[in-house]
Amino acid sequence: MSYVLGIDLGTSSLKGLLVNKKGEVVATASSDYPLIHEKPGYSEQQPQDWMTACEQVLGQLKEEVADFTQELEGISFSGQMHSLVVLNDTHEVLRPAILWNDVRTTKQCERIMSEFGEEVLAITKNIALEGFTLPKVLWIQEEEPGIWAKVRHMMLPKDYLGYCLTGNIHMDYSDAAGTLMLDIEAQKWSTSILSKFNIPTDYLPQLIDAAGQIGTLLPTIQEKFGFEKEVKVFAGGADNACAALGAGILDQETGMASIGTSGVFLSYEGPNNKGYQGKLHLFNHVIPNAHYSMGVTLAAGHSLNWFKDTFASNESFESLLSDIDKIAPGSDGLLFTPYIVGERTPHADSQIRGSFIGLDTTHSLKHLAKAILEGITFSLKDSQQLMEVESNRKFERIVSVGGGAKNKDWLQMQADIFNAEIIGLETEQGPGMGAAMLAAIGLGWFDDALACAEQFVKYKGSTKPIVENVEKYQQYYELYQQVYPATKTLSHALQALK
Ligand SMILES: Nc1ncnc2c1ncn2[C@@H]1O[C@H](COP(=O)(O)OP(=O)(O)O)[C@@H](O)[C@H]1O
Ligand SMILES: O=C(CO)[C@@H](O)[C@H](O)COP(=O)(O)O
Repeated sequence: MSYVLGIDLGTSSLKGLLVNKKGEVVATASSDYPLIHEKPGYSEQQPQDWMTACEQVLGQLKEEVADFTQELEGISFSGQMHSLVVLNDTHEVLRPAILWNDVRTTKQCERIMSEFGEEVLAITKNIALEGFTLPKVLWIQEEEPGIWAKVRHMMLPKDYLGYCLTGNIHMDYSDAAGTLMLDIEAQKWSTSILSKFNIPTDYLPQLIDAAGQIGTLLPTIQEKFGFEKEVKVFAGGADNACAALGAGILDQETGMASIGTSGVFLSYEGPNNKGYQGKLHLFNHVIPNAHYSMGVTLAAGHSLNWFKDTFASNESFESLLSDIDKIAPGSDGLLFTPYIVGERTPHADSQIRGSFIGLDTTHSLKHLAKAILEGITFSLKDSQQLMEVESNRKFERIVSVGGGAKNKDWLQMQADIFNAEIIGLETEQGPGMGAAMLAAIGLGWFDDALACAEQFVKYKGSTKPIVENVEKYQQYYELYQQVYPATKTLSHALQALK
């Protein structure tokens, strides 16, 4: 049977999800790559590492699936958002990519908001935040004029991978929306933002639908792996938009909680949404004429990884988190705020840092681990609450995706903290599934996203809130909300002292 391959270019690894025409996952493969932190607050990756990982994933699938090279028909992508890749006139990478979780651009964000803030909000429906692409472009202009002089092409990670595979450079609307350079209603690069900040429009890629075809595999790659059919490559979309598609978030009643390196609370929005005045992000969806809103916890899984690597490096996630259900909600009076690399929603603050509050001698490693999961989930609740209040609705069902959805106790915690039914997916790889769906739609296997979702999105399991836990967590959440204002001045002063 014919296959499509969804490639999720994540922050920690590149994952391939091979799916057949019935929407069944035939195989998965992944390959890790490092993050480079040259200075505090900096976060970079070598774009070439993504292509190496992609080739490793193709190689693994070829070994594992007997008819992979005969039956693969289409490839598409889900990419980490906002991260800036710059190429020269001969398409060589000029410097490491500056990633979405890099917070070096506070000064550039202040400049954008003071010189052109109202216009940027009106055109892009978002405010300038360190993670977005435009401030990174200004940082290169100001701090690396030698590099800027050579820049001729700017793109996002999955577009660079698409270029390596096809030789063509394009960007879809969902990823373009996260650059802060797109007029999200007109679906065009904003000439007023670009001219204000001296960015030639032709440095930016041609815009295309997420399911639009950008080319076919280059002959070198086609031959290297021995693909028998012509493999078509489709633009793909922003990882969160793809996760939403892969989780079937195609109406306004169901929310999505994604716990990967970052955490996201997301909701579908129709075409006429006027935005949340920058309190939440509003971006174009991978579905034509639709949008989605979301709030972001910068260090979700990243907080858990930090904790595991620092205090329990020999343990697996499973052993570290075993038996946390035996500890009462609230981790016996321990709160954690996941601000270890600053925060985005609801506190756009690159200087805030994390904290454990209430630590005492009765607390074990497991208490700390549970408090971390709770703190990450409270932070996502901040976004859920903002969305519910601002748009006057209540999410009764939330689909949980990403690495965090692998743990059943965390799913129960999400049900209790969000006070909603949590639905799982057969594959927790929502973004990869969304990417595979874009390839399937692009190939014409389905008329539209709804028809594809009916066949491809497979839910598994439902976790309902436990009333006593909901009440207990509401009390802890009210205290959690007081930690940011109480620690802000201290955090900022500590950053200044460092
Ligand atoms: N078994 C597990 N239980 C709980 N959390 C997990 C588990 N495995 C991975 N994670 C968390 O999920 C995150 C990875 O999620 P993933 O969606 O793959 O991220 P990304 O796309 O950002 O690379 C890790 O940071 C880790 O904290
Ligand atoms: O910055 C954002 C969204 O605005 C992040 O969600 C990135 O898109 C990276 O996601 P993960 O690698 O954590 O999935």
